[in-house]
Amino acid sequence: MGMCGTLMILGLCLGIFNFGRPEVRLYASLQIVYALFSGYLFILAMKNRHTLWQTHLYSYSLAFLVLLGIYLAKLESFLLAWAFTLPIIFYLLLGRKAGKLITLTMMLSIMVIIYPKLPSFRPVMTNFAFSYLLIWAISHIYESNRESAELALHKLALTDPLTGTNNRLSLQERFNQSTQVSEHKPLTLLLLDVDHFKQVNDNFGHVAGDDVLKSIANLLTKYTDDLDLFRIGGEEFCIFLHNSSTQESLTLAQTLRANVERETFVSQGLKIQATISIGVTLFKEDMQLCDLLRSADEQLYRAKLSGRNRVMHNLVPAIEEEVMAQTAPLVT
Ligand SMILES: Nc1nc2c(ncn2[C@@H]2O[C@H](COP(=O)(O)OP(=O)(O)OP(=O)(O)O)[C@@H](O)[C@H]2O)c(=O)[nH]1
Repeated sequence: MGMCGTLMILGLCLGIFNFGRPEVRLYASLQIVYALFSGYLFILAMKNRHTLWQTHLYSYSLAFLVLLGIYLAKLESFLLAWAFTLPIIFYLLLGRKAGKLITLTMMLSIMVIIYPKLPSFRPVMTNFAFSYLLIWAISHIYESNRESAELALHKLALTDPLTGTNNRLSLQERFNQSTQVSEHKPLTLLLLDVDHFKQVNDNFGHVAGDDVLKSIANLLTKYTDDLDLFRIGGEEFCIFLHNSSTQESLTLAQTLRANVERETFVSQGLKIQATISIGVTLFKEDMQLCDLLRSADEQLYRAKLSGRNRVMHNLVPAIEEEVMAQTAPLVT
């Protein structure tokens, strides 16, 4: 946005200044048109409504304008100086991949254009090429660092710091993706809650409680795609299952439940047993994430009410008895 604003003002000043010179009036008109285009994009960017193709068109227009200027102007006018701003502008506007391509194309094009105008080829061309390459390299390094920092920040914002799983914030994003992509495939939600977790904290301490949560998250990770496991509350996790049949979903829920029950968690030399209750539900058309969570929470509540350490669901009624039967403690 700032870039469009700056180029709008610059383009307008240059255009108005050049318009007074009859020999470059046509070029000045193009500068003014470009300034207006910058203003238009500036407004769109302010409303966050600009699109990728508009940004590309904007960059190519600038490239064309600079190339035309260098072609038309005498070398002494030093219009060539504008070329050194291009790598920075292209990287900022288009990012690393597209920025790299257009920067290279511009460098070669400019060299071809200025070649016939040079009285002595080597010093000017060498100095141009090296200074352009230096600015290009700096732009590239800057943009790479910026992209990595942005990626790290994005990951940080969507990751639960204790368990390393996805956090609640990322749940909405994943839900949107899942419901858009797999429109006609079943999407199942497992909502898991550690039973009597307050007692774990009270009996073994908060650090031990944290260790149990981390171990449970590790255990769950073995059975699910990293993208589909979320810690959405203190001792509450949820898992998305894509395209799983009712039987597959319930079998997985039982496996998770049984494995947590079977596991002995160790923290600071203390051995801790824990169990989880699970509510399972299926996404239905027009459901929002909060509806899906509410539906799973109803099942989780039933699981808690009926004694904890069990799986409850509202999928196919006939399967419920079978799942209930499996909730008896496993023989280890
Ligand atoms: N160690 C630790 N404890 C947490 C964390 N987040 C929440 N808790 C604790 O988790 C406990 C949740 O307790 P409750 O909501 O009463 O539920 P519960 O004891 O698990 O009982 P049920 O869910 O009814 O089986 C509270 O004591 C919270 O302090 C955390 O990040 N680490």
